[in-house]
Amino acid sequence: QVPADAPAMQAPGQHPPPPGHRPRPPPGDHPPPPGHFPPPPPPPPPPRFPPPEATAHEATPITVIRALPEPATPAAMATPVDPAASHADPFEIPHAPGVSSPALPAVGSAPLAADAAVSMSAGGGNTATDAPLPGEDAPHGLLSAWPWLAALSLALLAWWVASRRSHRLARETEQLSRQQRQLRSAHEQLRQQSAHLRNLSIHDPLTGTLNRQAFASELRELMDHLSRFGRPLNLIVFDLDHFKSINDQCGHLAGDAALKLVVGIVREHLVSADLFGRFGGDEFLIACADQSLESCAQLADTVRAAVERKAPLHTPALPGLTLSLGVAQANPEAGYLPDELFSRADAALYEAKRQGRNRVVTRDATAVVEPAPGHRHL
Ligand SMILES: Nc1nc2c(ncn2[C@@H]2O[C@H](COP(=O)(O)OP(=O)(O)OP(=O)(O)O)[C@@H](O)[C@H]2O)c(=O)[nH]1
Repeated sequence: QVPADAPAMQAPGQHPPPPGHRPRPPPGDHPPPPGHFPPPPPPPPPPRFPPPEATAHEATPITVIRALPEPATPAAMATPVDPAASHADPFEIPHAPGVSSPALPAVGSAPLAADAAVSMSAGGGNTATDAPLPGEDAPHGLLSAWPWLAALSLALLAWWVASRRSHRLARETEQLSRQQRQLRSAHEQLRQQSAHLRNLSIHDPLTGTLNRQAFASELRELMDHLSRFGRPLNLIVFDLDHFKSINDQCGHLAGDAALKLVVGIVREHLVSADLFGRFGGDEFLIACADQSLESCAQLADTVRAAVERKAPLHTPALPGLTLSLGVAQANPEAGYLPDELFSRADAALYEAKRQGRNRVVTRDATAVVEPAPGHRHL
C-alpha cells in the first residue's frame, strides 16, 4: 500500500508505480466484490516519450517513418480516409482496415528514427501526402542523383567550350595558312622582281651582255681569285669596223641587228667561266681565265672569222661587217691590275685599227705599247 500523502510529492507519470500496484479506487466507489479483478493498468509511459505539450507537427516525423518501411497495398490506397482518424493525427498515412499497420518502433530505442524525422522535417515540412508512392523514386534518390547531373552539366559545358575553342582555332589556323600562302606568293613575286631588276641593272638591255660597270666588277673579282694562284687572265677588247657607215647606210635597226649578230657569234665560242660585256657603243670586252695569250688570241681570231663569214648571210644582209680585236694578259710578271690590263688591250685594239682593221693584235707585258688616243679606263 502507498501512503496517502505519497502521490502529492511526485509528478504524475514521472515515476511509474511499483509492480503490482493497483490504482486507488475513486472516492465513492465500492470495492470490487471478492473474486473480481480490476482491469490491468495501462503500460507505464516510456521515459523518452514526447512531452504532452509536443505538437502534432513535431510528432509528424515519427508518423512518416512508420509509413515508409511497408507501402500500402492497392486496396489500402483505394480506401477513403477516415475523417475522424485525420482529426486524430493529420500526418498519419491512412491504411485500409485489416491491413496491419507497420509496427511503430519502440520510442525509447529509436534515436535514429528520430534523427531521420528531424532531417525530413527540416526539408520543408513533409506531410503524409509527400510520402513516396509505390513505383515513385524516393526523394532520397533525387538527392543522390543531383551530383551526377551537376557533373554531367559541367562536362557538357566543358565540351561546348572546348568545341567552340577548337572551331575558333581551326578558323584562325586556316586564316593564318591563307595569309602564309599570300605572303609566300608575294615573297616569290618580290624575289622575281628583285632578280629582274638586278638583271636589268647589270646587263645591257640590247645585247644581254654585262654592262660596263658589272663587267668591271666581275673582272676584279676574277682577277683577285686568279692572282692568289698565279694563274693568267686574258682580256679581249674589240670594236665593229666602220659601224657608223652601217647605221648610215642600213639604218639604226640594222645597226642593232649587227650588234646582236656579233654578240651571238661570240657567245657560241665562250665557256661559262668567261666574262662578256659591252663597254659602250660598238665596243665589247671578253675575259678568259686560265688560258695562254696565244690560245686567247686564237679564240679572238676565230670569232673575227665567224663574223666576217656570217655577216653577209644575215637578214638583213650586213656586208663589210668585220671586227678589230686587241688581246692582253695579266699574270704574275705583268701584274694583276685591271686598269693596266685594259689599257694594254685597248692599245692593242688601236693598233689593230691602225694596221687596217679586221684583225687581232696581242700585247704581252714586255711589249712596248703605244697608248690609245684618249685616256680610257674600265
Ligand atoms: N645602231 C646602233 N648604233 C650605235 C649604238 N651605239 C653606238 N652606235 C653608233 O656606233 C657608231 C660608232 O662609230 P665610231 O665608234 O665613231 O666609229 P666606227 O664607225 O665604228 O669606225 P671605227 O671604229 O674607226 O672603225 C656611232 O655612229 C654610234 O651612233 C647602238 O646601240 N645601236
